[in-house]
Amino acid sequence: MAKVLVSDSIDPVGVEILSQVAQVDVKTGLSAEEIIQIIPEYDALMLRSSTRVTKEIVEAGSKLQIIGRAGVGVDNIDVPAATRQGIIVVNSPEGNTIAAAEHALAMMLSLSRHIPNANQSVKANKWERNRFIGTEVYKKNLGVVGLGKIGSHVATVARSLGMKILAYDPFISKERADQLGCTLVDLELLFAESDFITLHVPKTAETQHLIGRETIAKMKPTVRIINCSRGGIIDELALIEALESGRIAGAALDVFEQEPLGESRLRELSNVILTPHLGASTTEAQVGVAVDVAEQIRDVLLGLPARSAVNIPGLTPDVMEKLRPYLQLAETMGNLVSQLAGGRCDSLNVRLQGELATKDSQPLVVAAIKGLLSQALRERVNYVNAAIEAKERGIRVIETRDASTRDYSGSIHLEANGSMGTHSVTGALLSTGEIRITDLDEFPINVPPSNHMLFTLHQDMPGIIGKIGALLGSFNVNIASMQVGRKIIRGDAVMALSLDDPLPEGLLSEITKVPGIRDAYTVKL
Ligand SMILES: NC(=O)C1=CN([C@@H]2O[C@H](COP(=O)(O)OP(=O)(O)OC[C@H]3O[C@@H](n4cnc5c(N)ncnc54)[C@H](O)[C@@H]3O)[C@@H](O)[C@H]2O)C=CC1
Ligand SMILES: O=C(O)CCC(=O)C(=O)O
Repeated sequence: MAKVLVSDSIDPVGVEILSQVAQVDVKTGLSAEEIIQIIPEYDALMLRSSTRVTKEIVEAGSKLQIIGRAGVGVDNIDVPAATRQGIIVVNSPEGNTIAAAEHALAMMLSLSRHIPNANQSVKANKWERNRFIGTEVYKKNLGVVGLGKIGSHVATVARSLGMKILAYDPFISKERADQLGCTLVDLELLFAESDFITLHVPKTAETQHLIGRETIAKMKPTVRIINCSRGGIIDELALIEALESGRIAGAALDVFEQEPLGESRLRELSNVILTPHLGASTTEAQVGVAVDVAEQIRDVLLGLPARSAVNIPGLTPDVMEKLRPYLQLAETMGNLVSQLAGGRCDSLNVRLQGELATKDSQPLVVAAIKGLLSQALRERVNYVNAAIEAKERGIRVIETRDASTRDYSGSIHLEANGSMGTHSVTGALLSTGEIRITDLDEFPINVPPSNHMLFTLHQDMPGIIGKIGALLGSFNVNIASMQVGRKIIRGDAVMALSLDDPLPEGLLSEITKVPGIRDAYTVKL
C-alpha cells in the first residue's frame, strides 16, 4: 500500500480521503533532518505553510510521486528540484480565496477603526472614545497589487463599500479590470494615490521587497498598508522605520519575512495589526484545501491526472480528456523514432497536424519527448520532467503546427536528428481509437504498433519479402502482420513487420546481409 506523510496539520477530511488509497502518517513539527530521514518511505507528501520542502528533502524522497500544498503559495516548496525529480507538485488554487480576501478586508477595516487597540483598551477597564477616531473607507482609494483570485474578490467587496479601486497587475487585461470595476494603473500612480494598499501577489524575484524605502517615499503619509500575501514582499525594516517615524499611518500584516515572527520591533508599534498567517484559517477554507489536495494525491496514486499541478503546464483534466487518446499516440511515436534513430539525439521536430494544430495540444509535445526519452530513462521520465530532461541532454525540441488535414483528422509527425542520422515517423488514430503508423522515413505505410517490430529500408525488387519471411521462419519468429511502402516502383521501399516474438540475437545482422536490404531496425514498443 502507498504511504503518505502529512507534515502540517490539515483538516481530518483530507486524511480520510487519503486513507482510501494509502497508509497516512500525520507527523507535524518535524525538523528538515527528521523529514529527510523518513521521506524515502513515502509516495506522497502533504503540507501547509509550516513545512519547508527543500532540495535535500526532495532528493531524499526517492519514492515520492507527488507533493501537495494545501493552499495557494508553493514558495515553501523547491518546485524546480521536484520537477527535475519528476515529482508532481499540486496546490489548491481556489480553496482559500474567500478566506484570504476576507482576512485582508477585515484587516483594512480593523486598521481604519482601530478595533484591536480599542478592544484592548475596553478590556483594560478604560473608555477612551476620543482616542480612537477612525477614518471611513467610503470614497477612499484602495490600491490592489495583484488582481488575481484574491485581489479580485477584495476589489469586488471593496467597491461595494464605496471604495475606488486602483489596480496594478501586468498580467491582467484592461477588459478584466473593467469587468471588476477597477482602474488599471502603474505602480507609481498606485503608490501615490492610494489611501489603503493591499498586496495579493505571489512571492517571486520580482515581488521581493516590492515595498521598500524608495516606494514608501512615494506614498501618502495617511496610507495604510495591508499584507496578507507573503512575507518579504514588504521590506520589514523599511516598513518599521516608516511606521515609527509616522511617514505612513499604519499597517496590517498576516505574513512575515521570518515565520513564526521572532524578535521584532513590529510588536511594539501601536499603528500595526499583526496576525499569525491566518489568511486561510477558516473552517470552510481548511476543508476546501484539504479536500482539493487530498483528492489530487489520491488520484495520482491511482495513476490518474492531477487537476492543479503547478509543474505540468497545460495538463488540466479538460485538456487531458480531449487529448487522452493522442497522448498515447505521441508517446508511442516518440519511443519509435528514438529507437529508429539509435544513438544520441540532437533535435526533435514535432509537427502537430490537422485538429491537433491548436495551442491546447502542447502536452502532446511533452508526451512525444517522454516517449523519446523512455528508452534511456525508463520510468524516471514523466510528464513533469520530460521537457527539462530533454533540455539538460541538449536535445532541441522544435514544434510546428499545420492545420491542414490529409487522411486523418489529426496526426503527429516526429523527426529525430542525431548521431546516426535522421529518421521520421507519422502516427494517427483510427475512428476506433487504434494507433496507426502512417509514415516511416517519408514512406507511406499503415501498420499498428506492436510489442516487437522489424523495419527494413530496402530496394523494391522481386523476392525480397520472401527472403525476409524465410529467414524469420528459420529462426522460428512468427510474423503477425507485414506492410510494404514505396514511393516509386523498384525504387527505395520500407517494410514494417509486427512480430509475435522478439528477434533472436544475431538475426538483425543476418537480415542486413540479404541482397537489396540497405538497413534494418528492430523496435520494442
Ligand atoms: N495569508 C494567507 O494565508 C494566504 C496567502 N496567499 C498568498 O496570496 C497570493 C495570491 O493568491 P491568489 O490571488 O490566489 O493568486 P493568483 O495567482 O490568482 O493571483 C496572483 C496575481 O498576482 C499577479 N502578479 C504576479 N506577479 C506580479 C507582479 N510582479 N506585480 C503585480 N502583479 C503580479 C498575477 O498576475 C496574478 O493575477 C498567493 O501567491 C499566496 O502567496 C494565498 C492564500 C492564503
Ligand atoms: O496553510 C495556510 O494556512 C497558509 C495558506 C497560504 O499562505 C496559501 O495558501 O498560500
